[in-house]
Amino acid sequence: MQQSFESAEGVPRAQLDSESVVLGATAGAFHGSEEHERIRIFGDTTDELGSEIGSGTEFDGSKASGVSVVQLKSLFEPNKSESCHRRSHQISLGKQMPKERRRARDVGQSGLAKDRRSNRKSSEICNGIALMTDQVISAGSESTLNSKEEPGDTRLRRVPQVTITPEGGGCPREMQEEDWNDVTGPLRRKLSNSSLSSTGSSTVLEESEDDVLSDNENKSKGIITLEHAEDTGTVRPWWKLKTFVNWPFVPSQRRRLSWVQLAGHKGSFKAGEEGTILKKLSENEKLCFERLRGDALQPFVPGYLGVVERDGERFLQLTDLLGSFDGPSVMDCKMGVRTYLEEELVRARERPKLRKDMYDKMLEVDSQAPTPEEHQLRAVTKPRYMQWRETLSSTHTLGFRIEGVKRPDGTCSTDFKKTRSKEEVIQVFTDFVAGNRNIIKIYLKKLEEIRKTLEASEFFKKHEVIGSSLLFIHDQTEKAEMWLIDFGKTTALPEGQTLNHLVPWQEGNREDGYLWGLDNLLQLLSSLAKE
Ligand SMILES: Nc1ncnc2c1ncn2[C@@H]1O[C@H](COP(=O)(O)OP(=O)(O)OP(=O)(O)O)[C@@H](O)[C@H]1O
Ligand SMILES: O=P(O)(O)O[C@@H]1[C@H](O)[C@H](O)[C@@H](OP(=O)(O)O)[C@H](OP(=O)(O)O)[C@H]1O
Repeated sequence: MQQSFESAEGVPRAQLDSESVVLGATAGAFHGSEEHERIRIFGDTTDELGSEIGSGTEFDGSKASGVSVVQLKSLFEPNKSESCHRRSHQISLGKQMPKERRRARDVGQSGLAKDRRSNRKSSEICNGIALMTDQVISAGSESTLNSKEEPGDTRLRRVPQVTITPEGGGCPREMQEEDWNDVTGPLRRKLSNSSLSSTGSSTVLEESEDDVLSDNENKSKGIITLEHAEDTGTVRPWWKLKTFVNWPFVPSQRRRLSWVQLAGHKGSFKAGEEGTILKKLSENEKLCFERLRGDALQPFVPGYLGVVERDGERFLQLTDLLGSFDGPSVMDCKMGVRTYLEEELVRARERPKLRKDMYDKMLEVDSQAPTPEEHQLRAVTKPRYMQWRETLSSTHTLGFRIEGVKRPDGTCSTDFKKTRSKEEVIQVFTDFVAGNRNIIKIYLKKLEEIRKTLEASEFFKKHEVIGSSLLFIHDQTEKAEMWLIDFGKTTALPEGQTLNHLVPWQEGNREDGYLWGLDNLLQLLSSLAKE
């Protein structure tokens, strides 16, 4: 059946048939998914399609097919506009401002978080979010997100059984001698691909409002090569997997061309001046590095040399921790019992966003993991995904998880999503050091030093440390180092508040379980050292 609407602002009418997903637009133009590639969910208009539906985000309508479209359609059908008006939470799909800008905004807003925070626990939120479509449909309900949850309703809580999968992935290759053959003029060559894990290549169709990187960025895991900051000036998209280097050919510098990024987002790094790397600027991380100056922890974090601008973008210049190693083995362990900020939960509660890419990543690991509702929507929210990841891995049980490992032969593994038990983690460590107990002992000593330093650190006391990693690096000469990296989500507490990093997290206390995880790691390493 064809219907047409005219917006409150009187902008052009659009024909809609019964299959159209009518979401409206701030500008007032209504789009059907059949005819329009972009579907916009609008926010502050008050026309017949429902006020306060979303926040001006949009998503690719041509790709939002199947049940999720039908579901959404039912939410926004004109005759259901009542429910739209009365619903208490917003739904949107799509990209808003780039991640860093949002993070900067978040930092600015963090003081407000407390005011906006409700008493609900995060588990309730994430479970509830899975039901948001139902909840939105339930007209007139100012329901809490988990209003439909029955006690013991496993459909919402289901976390897949943990099984060990063989290590997958692996870096495609490390820089080889032959890589130099086609160098012309100033060294310029196509370098190796990064090793994307299966999840790493997820398509970002629907991105969260709060944590989406720009464009098609996704995870970069494995050996990558960095575009040198003094490149010819040709601007290449950040998200391009293959990067180029322009570096004078000096054999001793070779290792710098092949650099390993075991976690994080693709395109975050560039080669810097000798011995440094450039990491895409995050105001929050910059603040952390500034605050870390002179702190007890400073010797354990990468040197921070300020902000530099390249090709119109700003970067943090950091020491390359791999720089002094030859063919290093590297491991990234993400610390803490939680990998999302309380602030993110608050936002997810206020404005749940659907992430198709995260649903896809979930499916890759376990097709049974999404709830029936999530299967219907073909999307999950970010907190739901993050919590699922935490429970599946050792984040919840041990307070840290292994994100990736690079071995001396150049191969990498980032397939540790289901590495959960102590035994499994021990096995990964044993493989990582190739059974070398001397290296374990050095790591153990370093970790003990770090433990002491953390206790003395003012910075540590005053920050919620989320998503930060310990980077383990050693080589065959038995040189081993350990560093704290990634402060992109490390957030200052309100004046006067401190954390002890050991007590269990409850929403509102902002505890991160960092020290608890570190103690588990210590225990694990000391048992390995004794073996
Ligand atoms: N200073 C450094 N020296 C050497 N390697 C580094 C350094 N900083 C980061 N890395 C490498 O890059 C990877 C990703 O780093 P980091 O966690 O800072 O990136 P990110 O994009 O902020 O990650 P996320 O998206 O998880 O927040 C690390 O696992 C490590 O392999
Ligand atoms: O490791 P996975 O399974 O690929 O999942 C990612 C991981 O949890 C990152 O820590 C997170 O970035 P942040 O920590 O920066 O939030 C990212 O969110 P994103 O896709 O919204 O960037 C997730 O996709």
